[in-house]
Amino acid sequence: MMAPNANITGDDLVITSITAKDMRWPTSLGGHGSDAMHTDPDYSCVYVTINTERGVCGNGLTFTLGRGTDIVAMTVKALSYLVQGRNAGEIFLGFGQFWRELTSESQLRWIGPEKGVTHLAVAAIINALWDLWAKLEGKPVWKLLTDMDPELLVSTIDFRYITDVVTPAEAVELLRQNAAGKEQREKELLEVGYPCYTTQVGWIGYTDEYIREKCKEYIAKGFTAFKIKVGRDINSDIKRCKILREEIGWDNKLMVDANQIWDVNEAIEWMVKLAEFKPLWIEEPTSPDDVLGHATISKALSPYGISVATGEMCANRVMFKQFLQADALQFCQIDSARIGGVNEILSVYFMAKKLNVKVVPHAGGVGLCEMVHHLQMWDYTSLSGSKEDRYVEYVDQQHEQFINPVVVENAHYMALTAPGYSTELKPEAIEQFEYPNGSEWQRMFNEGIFKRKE
Ligand SMILES: C[C@H](O)[C@@H](O)CC(=O)C(=O)O
Ligand SMILES: [Mg+2]
Repeated sequence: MMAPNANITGDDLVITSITAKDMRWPTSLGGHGSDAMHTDPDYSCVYVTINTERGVCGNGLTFTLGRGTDIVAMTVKALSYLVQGRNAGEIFLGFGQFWRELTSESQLRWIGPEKGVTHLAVAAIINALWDLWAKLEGKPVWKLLTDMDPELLVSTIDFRYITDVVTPAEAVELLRQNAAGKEQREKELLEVGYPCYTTQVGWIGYTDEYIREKCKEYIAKGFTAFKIKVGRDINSDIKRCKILREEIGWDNKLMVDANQIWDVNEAIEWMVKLAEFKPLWIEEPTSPDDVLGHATISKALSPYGISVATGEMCANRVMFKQFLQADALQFCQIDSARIGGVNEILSVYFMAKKLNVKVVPHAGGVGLCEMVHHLQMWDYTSLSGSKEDRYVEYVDQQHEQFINPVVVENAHYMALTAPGYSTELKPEAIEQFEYPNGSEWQRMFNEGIFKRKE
């Protein structure tokens, strides 16, 4: 897992400290982000800053829904002894090995391993390290990955448990095979960007009138693919899907998302009733751990032309491996703030490429759009080389909190040029929304706008 002969910026740069902040926004007040399972999310994140002796710092995050953000922040702190005092360049040169150290901490792994709170904490730390690396190289992460020597890129991945599907040598070979046309694809990304779909039209807490309004707004912005939440009540779902089709027509794409609410048979029966609306996919129809259940649903819905998408709560690369092997998903939804951050997500891209499954990242929340479009752009320049039937999700939430937020034009993420992973929050965002003492939170508590449930 060491990259031989690599030249790494930051090889003499010591990491002096690491901090984790509990950041929350009161999105539940407007029903934004709501679905059948998560009815009142307050979009939140654990915001990690990795400070170095020369002032340059890396920022990364993992996405949460409000309560529990403090628990993930505590876990980052518990892991921080593995990062503090380390040499940044040495981490990057042996990144796969470092990732294994972080996920194999001999006592903390007992409360994971490689899943749940501990893995969310790992994702936030790892994402901050990639932001640091990209800033040191003076490149956005998509370009850092695109320019990286295949051996060095593959050396960032821990292949333990997945070599039965893809080996490091095969991953290097996949990158070499797809190198032709890379410059042209990069130019195209800078000119026209990468396509996205929106979920901003269909949160479960939105009224019918608001859904119509949002559809009109996003059609006017050039969107051609739309996702709506389902699973609370079949009659309401039929009504909402009807509204969507009336507003977006039949040439545009419709996707539906149940956020794990159903049993396997219930998912099939429910989706047969929604088949007349021709959804491209049903997302998270059942438990995110039920590989064979998803395979059963995929098989049953295939005659209706409905595919299965999942991954935003997939625990780790091993679970992704099994979903891919079992033909349990047709659209693979990596999430930039889950599994173990960039390094482990890259391994999922390689497995999906090998097994011929399309990656359509989950985004939205806080900072997920900011991060994941970098990864999908790298996939386009360097691995899949294709945009066919591929989109990145887009949700219009909290972009204004970031110093270098995503830019979406004509339903495409534009390729950013600012160095880093687009994860640095504005100082005023921290002053206002750090929980619970930020000025906006104090105002909302004092005015009785927001009631704490802790
Ligand atoms: C709670 C989140 O908003 C979730 O509903 C997001 C999601 O499932 C999606 O965007 O897809
Ligand atoms: Mg979803």
